[in-house]
Amino acid sequence: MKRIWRVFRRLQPYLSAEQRRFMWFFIVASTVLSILDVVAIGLLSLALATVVRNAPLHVPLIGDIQGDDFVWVFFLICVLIIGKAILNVGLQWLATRQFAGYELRYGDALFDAYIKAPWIERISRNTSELVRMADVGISVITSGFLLPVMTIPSLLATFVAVFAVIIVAQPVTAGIALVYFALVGLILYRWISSRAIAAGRRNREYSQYTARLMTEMVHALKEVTLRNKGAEVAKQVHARRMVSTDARARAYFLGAVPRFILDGALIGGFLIVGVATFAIGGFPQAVTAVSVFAVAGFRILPTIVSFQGIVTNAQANITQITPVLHDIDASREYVARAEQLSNTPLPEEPRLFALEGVGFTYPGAKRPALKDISVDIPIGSTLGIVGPTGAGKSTLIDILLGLLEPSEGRILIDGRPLTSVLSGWRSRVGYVPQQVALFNASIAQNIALTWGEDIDEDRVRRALERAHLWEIVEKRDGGMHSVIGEQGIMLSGGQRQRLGIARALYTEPLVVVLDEATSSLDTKTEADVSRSIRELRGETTLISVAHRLSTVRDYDMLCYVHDGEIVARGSFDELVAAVPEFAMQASLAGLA
Ligand SMILES: Nc1ncnc2c1ncn2[C@@H]1O[C@H](COP(=O)(O)OP(=O)(O)OP(=O)(O)O)[C@@H](O)[C@H]1O
Repeated sequence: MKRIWRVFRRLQPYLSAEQRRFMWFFIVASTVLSILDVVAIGLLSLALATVVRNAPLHVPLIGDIQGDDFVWVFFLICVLIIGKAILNVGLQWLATRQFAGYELRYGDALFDAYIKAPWIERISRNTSELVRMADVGISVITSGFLLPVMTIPSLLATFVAVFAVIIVAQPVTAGIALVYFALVGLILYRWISSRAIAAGRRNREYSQYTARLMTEMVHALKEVTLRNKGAEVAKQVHARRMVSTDARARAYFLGAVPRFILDGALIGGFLIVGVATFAIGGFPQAVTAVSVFAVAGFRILPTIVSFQGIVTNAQANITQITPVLHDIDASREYVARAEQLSNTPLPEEPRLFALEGVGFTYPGAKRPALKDISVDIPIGSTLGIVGPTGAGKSTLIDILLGLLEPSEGRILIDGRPLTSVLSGWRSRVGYVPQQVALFNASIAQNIALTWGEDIDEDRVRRALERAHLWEIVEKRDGGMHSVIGEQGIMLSGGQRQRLGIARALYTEPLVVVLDEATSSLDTKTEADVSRSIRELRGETTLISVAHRLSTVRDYDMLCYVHDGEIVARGSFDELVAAVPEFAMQASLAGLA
């Protein structure tokens, strides 16, 4: 309970003032309704016992009620019970509405945290976990913790009120019932709750592993199918699912058991109370005590079951809440940082993009991926980045795109630090990756990178023409509005790549960064695309990472990166002369 209270308090600053007010209103209102309920049940038990004994009804604090007035007592009891039920429905409706708003707000914040997080943070997170976190993570806080925990006071009030009623009506019965139910509750907690909490945690942990594994497997499905590794994949998934399904079954079983144990315990309670009160006061006393105990027991049992269920679930959910809160905190920081960045616009017509002594080390890496990189890139020029695998080319590209922040050195645009104009810079950079990520929408939507209707058709057409794709698109049913399937499955590899180039050109960028973008194209298409890219020279800056050296043959400058450093720079021929490895590659490509 202490942990639940600590987390409950920790969550308070994450609620708006209105939600906090509502929460306390809910706690007080549900507690009052529970007390009303117990008063009604108490009256009912007294009335029933009195009817059985054919005596006047003695109501503590009010006095004796005779024969005909019984009807009014029963009427009052009915009004109380029905009224309480109606008010409870209203209260639950209000609570779920309030917390749906909460879920929406923080679900958006969590997704925002992912979108606006620094790149280094994003690449260190698992995609399936992130999706789960933004989608269901927040509901763990509301429906998995806050909402149920908010009902604990009303359950306790029911408990206390029931005993208060019995103490007034039947002190001996109250004493026996208190000791008896306390013992049953303790046994339940020691034997069942702790095991159920552990099973709940295990289930969550392993279903998360399973989701992650399945996503990774689906991404590598082609290779998995070709190598006939389907059975092995299924085995891995099965092993993890076995743990989670076993834990789920255990948690379900342990959650269902208390009700039956308590049902049995109630009958045991009848016997104990009946025998004890018969010994003290004879048959009439035993009848009254058993009927009071029965009514109280039927009210207390669901309370104990609910209490136990809430405590078990809330405890099991606590482990998931901490990372969600961490992400909510991070989202605030990222959003604040993103807002700061957007203030300063880019210079009107920037002329020089310069890296000065830039170094970068990935978190946790022993060696820097980039060291002391200094290079001047005049806007409108072409720069090729070449070098062996693992040299640091993609890292350098991410630095140039403004996605990674250098660990050392600085990046300047016409003397202004890149960080001060970052959002302006990002909006003017087109990027074409080796594998273009396409989504299941129309060609135009993929190019405009929109999931809605915000498309400038003229620009889409121009971009398609420049990427040498317009003729093909024009012939398709629906033209630029034809849908291309999941990951662009209805297009060839080369067409997908050219669609990526068209996407980069759509924003009429200042700089186009191509990360081995033409490597999957056939020679003729590559020549066409390279020609269209070359046509951009002068109007836009081209920065290309290229294994296919023909792409950068006539670029203004090439940088040869090796082990995180620029070891040589100059024209293609100068690099051939300076770097034997490069000369060999050029010769193999028939370019030296
Ligand atoms: N997310 C990461 N975390 C830690 N280290 C990384 C990460 N990404 C890359 N590295 C390391 O940084 C170095 C440079 O990698 P990078 O991907 O920039 O090389 P590259 O020249 O683009 O290689 P390739 O031509 O094979 O794509 C490598 O040693 C790599 O292992």
